[in-house]
Amino acid sequence: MQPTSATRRINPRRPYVISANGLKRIILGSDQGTRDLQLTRHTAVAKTFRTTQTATRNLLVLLHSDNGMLDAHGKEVIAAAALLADLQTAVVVAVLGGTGEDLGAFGADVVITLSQLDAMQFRPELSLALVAKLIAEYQPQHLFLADRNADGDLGRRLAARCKYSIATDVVEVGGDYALRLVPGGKYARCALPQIVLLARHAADVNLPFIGQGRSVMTHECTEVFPSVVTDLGLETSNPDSISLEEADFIVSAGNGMNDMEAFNALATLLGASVGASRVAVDDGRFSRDKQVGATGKTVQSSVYLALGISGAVQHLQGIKECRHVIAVNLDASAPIAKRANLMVVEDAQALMRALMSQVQQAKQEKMTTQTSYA
Ligand SMILES: Cc1cc2nc3c(=O)[nH]c(=O)nc-3n(C[C@H](O)[C@H](O)[C@H](O)COP(=O)(O)OP(=O)(O)OC[C@H]3O[C@@H](n4cnc5c(N)ncnc54)[C@H](O)[C@@H]3O)c2cc1C
Repeated sequence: MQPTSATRRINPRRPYVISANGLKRIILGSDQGTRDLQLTRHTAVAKTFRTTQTATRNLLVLLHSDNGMLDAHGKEVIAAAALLADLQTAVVVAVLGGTGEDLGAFGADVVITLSQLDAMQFRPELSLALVAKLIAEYQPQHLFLADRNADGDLGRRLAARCKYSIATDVVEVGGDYALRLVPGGKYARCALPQIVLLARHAADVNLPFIGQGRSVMTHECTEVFPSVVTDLGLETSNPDSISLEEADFIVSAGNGMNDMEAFNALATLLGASVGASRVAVDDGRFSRDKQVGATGKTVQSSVYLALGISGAVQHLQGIKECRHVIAVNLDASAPIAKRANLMVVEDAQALMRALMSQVQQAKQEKMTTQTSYA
């Protein structure tokens, strides 16, 4: 006979339904709903459109993409606009530089690509001219931008050029107000201005609905503008001189990486910043400021190359906002495999040597091609 226990146990696969706001709801005592084990149905229920009505008003979101991608901050700005929009309002998102991502998932109803512009070039007059065309076409009630770098610059220029009202460092928006962070760590409430520059985390991207995500024709501008500024191009900074939180490419070492010479050479060759797991820091191979994770830095790089890192929960907390995680580990079942976009089951030392040789070869070929064109 099976031993019995007085301890009540919860069936983790008990039926549930997905509520309108996208949350999983368990109905106690009911056998109606979905079970995780029903493999064809255990994935989240498809979200419905925020609205299918014809739009009579528009909110315009302006964002620069980076290598064809939008970061978490940009997606939060779209979500903030979508949360404010009513059933007759469309969320129009113009991406300067363009993106291949599905922005409907973040609440965009219309997606416009401004391919002439990207964050790599500083062309303020062209940006203002193209945005002016969009404003004339869509007559938006409000414009939303991320309060950082090129987006923040564009928002401020627009406010000055068009004499629009503007709020910066906005941490919260409602139907008719914006809450701004002001010096002294205080919040100031103001009427929702024409231009809203949002700080990070102003909205949650996990919306209970989706936008229609329709792509419309790319807008081009053939006008030539008098050059009031000279773009001297991008300056490559030494990866060691920037903080890990700002680094776009990080090569990170864990307990399974033991060839420091090859590791440093690889980071230099790739122009990447250096990160490390806590074990690699604790054993003295890296300084404490290189530690990534819950008790170290939270990073947001486009690429995070993890060499010999198991992917403990504390480490994963520090890399949850990275765009592409590439993990190299001898153990295919290491926890980092669940987070990695690409898992390479290989000895970290062997992979570093092979990667360096490939990169050197590619650089050599590029130089040869450039010389032959010169
Ligand atoms: C309160 C608290 C806070 C913490 N904060 C952090 C934190 O901020 N950051 C952090 O990183 N950790 C943190 N930790 C520690 C964390 O729990 C793990 O112990 C740590 O992240 C493990 O580091 P690791 O993956 O480098 O080492 P290990 O767990 O030893 O894993 C090494 C990995 O390398 C692989 N490997 C071995 N040899 C090779 C090889 N030749 N080639 C390729 N792969 C190989 C192994 O398969 C293994 O997966 C914290 C722990 C606690 C309790």
